[in-house]
Amino acid sequence: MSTVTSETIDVTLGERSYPVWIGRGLLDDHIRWRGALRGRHVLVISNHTVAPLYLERLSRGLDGLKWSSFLLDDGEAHKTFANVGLALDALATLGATRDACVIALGGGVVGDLAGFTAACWMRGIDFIQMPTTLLSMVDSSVGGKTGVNLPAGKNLVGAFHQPRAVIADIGTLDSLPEREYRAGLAEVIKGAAIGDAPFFAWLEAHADALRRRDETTLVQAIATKVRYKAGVVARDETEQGERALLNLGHTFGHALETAGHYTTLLHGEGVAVGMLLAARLSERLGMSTPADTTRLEQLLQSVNLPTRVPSGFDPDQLLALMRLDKKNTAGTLRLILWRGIGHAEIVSGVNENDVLAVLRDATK
Ligand SMILES: NC(=O)c1ccc[n+]([C@@H]2O[C@H](COP(=O)([O-])OP(=O)(O)OC[C@H]3O[C@@H](n4cnc5c(N)ncnc54)[C@H](O)[C@@H]3O)[C@@H](O)[C@H]2O)c1
Ligand SMILES: O=C(O)C(=O)C[C@@H](O)[C@H](O)[C@H](O)COP(=O)(O)O
Ligand SMILES: [Zn+2]
Repeated sequence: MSTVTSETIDVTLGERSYPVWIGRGLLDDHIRWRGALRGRHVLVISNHTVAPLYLERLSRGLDGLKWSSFLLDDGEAHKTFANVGLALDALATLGATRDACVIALGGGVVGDLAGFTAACWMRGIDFIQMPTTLLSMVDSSVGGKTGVNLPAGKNLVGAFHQPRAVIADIGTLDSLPEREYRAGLAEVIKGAAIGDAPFFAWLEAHADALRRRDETTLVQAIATKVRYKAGVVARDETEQGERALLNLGHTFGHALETAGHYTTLLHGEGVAVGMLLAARLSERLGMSTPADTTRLEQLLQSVNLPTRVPSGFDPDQLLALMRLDKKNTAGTLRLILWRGIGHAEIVSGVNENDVLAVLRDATK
């Protein structure tokens, strides 16, 4: 096997195309990412965990610019509309003009909120993603879905707003806690489960190297997932069709995250459990086989991801939350179901009784 430890992937969207750079030390490669800055104002949005680790290194690249930072408290519970308001105030205080840029330094929470802030300020300014979690490198920094949660559910407010560049410095993963690292692997496995059976088999073969964070294997996994997502986004930027497949496991997962008040399951963990619930529902509807579900379960378990709904969840409450999912239309559930490894499918009009039966079984 070759030992490639850096990759560049283009997200091809006409005038709004952008590169995703993956490699070690990119945070310090100021010449590279300064090229994506157009004006003189920069607001760095980060949080109180990540900023002490990486903001100083980043700020060395902002010499000569007028910049400030806005730091969130840590956690999904802070991905709120109120914090977008405060971030917008920080842009106003900075005196940011239309050519200003927001830099998101952190995981998906920071990236989603920073991107939405950039989408709102003066009806849309540039932003750059500097993801520092595995999950944000393989998923949230790419594709331009930005937004925040409401008490009623996840990501209910947002905008499609593409970044100008994604700088994924894998060196930042050295400080990422183990549980967060594993949560990121869930979104890698998701991509393979949806649309890339050979990648799924590769992940099965490399689960041990991924658990050990072997760098060459990790870069290959990140790049393969990003390339896959970039392709889907290029074909269907605003989720009119195919892009909804990237939501495999998310209708269940988001409901679990919300019902658990963001303290029980991390996003990636919700996706892991949610994919298995979607697989079981698919089996129930005669779309997939128990053998495929078992393969998915074993791969998730091999990288130490949860595969069961934790105790204390109420199936009726979960179903109620699922009714507010953005994919639903005409008052009926629209879910991403599964035909087996590498084949997800959008299914409209899913019968609530079938969903409830799967939820009841999983919460017994
Ligand atoms: N926009 C999208 O397409 C998309 C895709 C997937 C997920 N998401 C969203 O992303 C969010 C989840 O992202 P996440 O898993 O990155 O969670 P996160 O942003 O909460 O980060 C996870 C934890 O790791 C910490 N952290 C981040 N980088 C670190 C580092 N290098 N070293 C040490 N600690 C670090 C954070 O402070 C946090 O405690 C959810 O809100 C989810 O809805 C969005
Ligand atoms: O990029 C997408 O499209 C996705 O669905 C990626 C998901 O992993 C991600 O969690 C996304 O934020 C979910 O979006 P939502 O539309 O269900 O809010
Ligand atoms: Zn996700």
